[in-house]
Amino acid sequence: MSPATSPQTLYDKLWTSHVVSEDRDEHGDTTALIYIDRQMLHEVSSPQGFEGLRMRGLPVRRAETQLAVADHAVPTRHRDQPIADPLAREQVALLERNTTATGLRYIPLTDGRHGIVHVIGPEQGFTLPGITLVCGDSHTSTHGAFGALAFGIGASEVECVLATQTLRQRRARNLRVRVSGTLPPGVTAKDVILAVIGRLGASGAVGHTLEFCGDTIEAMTMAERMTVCNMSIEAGARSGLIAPDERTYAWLEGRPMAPRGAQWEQALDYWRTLHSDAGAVFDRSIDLDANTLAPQVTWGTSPDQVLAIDGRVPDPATAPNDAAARKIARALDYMGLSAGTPLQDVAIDHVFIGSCTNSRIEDLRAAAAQLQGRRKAEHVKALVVPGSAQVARQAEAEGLDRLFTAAGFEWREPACSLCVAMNDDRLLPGERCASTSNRNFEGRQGVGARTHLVSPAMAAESAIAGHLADPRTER
Ligand SMILES: CC(C)[C@H](C(=O)O)[C@@H](O)C(=O)O
Ligand code: SF4
Repeated sequence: MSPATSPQTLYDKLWTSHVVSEDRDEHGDTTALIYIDRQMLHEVSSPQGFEGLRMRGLPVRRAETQLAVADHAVPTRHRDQPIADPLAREQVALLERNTTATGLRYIPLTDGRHGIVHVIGPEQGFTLPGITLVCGDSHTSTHGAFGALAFGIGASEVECVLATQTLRQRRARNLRVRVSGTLPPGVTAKDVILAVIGRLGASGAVGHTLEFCGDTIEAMTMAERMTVCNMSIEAGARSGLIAPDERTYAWLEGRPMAPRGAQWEQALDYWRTLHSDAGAVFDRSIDLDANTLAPQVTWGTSPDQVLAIDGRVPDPATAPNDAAARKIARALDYMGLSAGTPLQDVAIDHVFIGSCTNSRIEDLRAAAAQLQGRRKAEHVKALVVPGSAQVARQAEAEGLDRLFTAAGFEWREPACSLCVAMNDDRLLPGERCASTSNRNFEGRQGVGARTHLVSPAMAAESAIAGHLADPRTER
């Protein structure tokens, strides 16, 4: 069979169409120079790339393929004033200087298109099916929800893309994640991906690209698909993919940076070929039943330490081996939890609704719907941080900001915020947070802070209850 006629996976198609030159190493692995269509840049991982260019005296090869925005260090309050923290102020100023000096597009903090890099890329139609898209940021996998081959790269690779529009990459293996059935009420895309990570393990998908498929995925909105692909990296995969479909095209049509007119039609013809062929061979495959899925919550310090909300804190004594027992014991120690405690009895101090995982308008609507006019528990501090200015203005037009503030939540301006302790929003040692973000590592939300990853619905329900709570609970 010629390569053109053998069935291919979506990943194979995206890879093959971007190979500039390819080599096979002594282990039989394929390494290639691949063409990078687009790059996004933020203030934390781009300075080294720009500095490298300067040192070598190299120009940016195709400035029009780059898009920069500051999000990690940016405060979520007082945005009409200069940034108070000198380090953050300089990080943002440096990105401004670097993009001005090289003629790159930069979205300022005061711009109506500002937001978290992985929220605004799709929103602006910068993210498109069939392209390769990189960013010096691990959650670049988010953009795979549109059928783009999107992955995070290292700081030194940022320079390589700026200068050459190419990267050396090892070809990944194909792992299919098929999700079938109807998600029960109160169970969301976040629960699907947390359950998948629980199944695969935090490094279970290393060296693979995940392709999510099945009727549950097909029925998902683009926001839900982004939530799923966003966390592929937490199973060790650098990319997650979902084949584009009519919903994808409808979502993208008319976005500022998406193609128009004849070019749109041409693009559609190509995009419709972007799916795994019948008979395409996957190296591995797992199946998940959506019908029986319960809302998920992490109990430990790795996203794969996850259980259904009606479960109990695991006991190291029941671990399959010593190494696993030590891992559980260490996580429980950091998290301040005792084995056997029902997860729903775990009291929380904070709730965070935001991050590139769950800060789109659909996420805010889901959290608001769960509140149903109720108020957060007195001792809980709750924060809602929209993923972009567009999401914020849309939510305000729908009255969601007032609904949240009436429930005792703080309504902030878009940025990474409490997802990562790189800005003003952070927790104190020992404080516990139900968070819609994607990482529960030690210190992620502040030194000694404890993070439980949850869906927006569970975050809202937990804010009301004052402890981790099941969003399906009858009220
Ligand atoms: C700061 C940045 C490079 C980092 C990443 O790579 O993802 C951050 O966004 C994160 O979520 O941990
Ligand atoms: S919101 Fe969180 S996960 Fe997303 S890019 Fe920012 S820090 Fe990383």
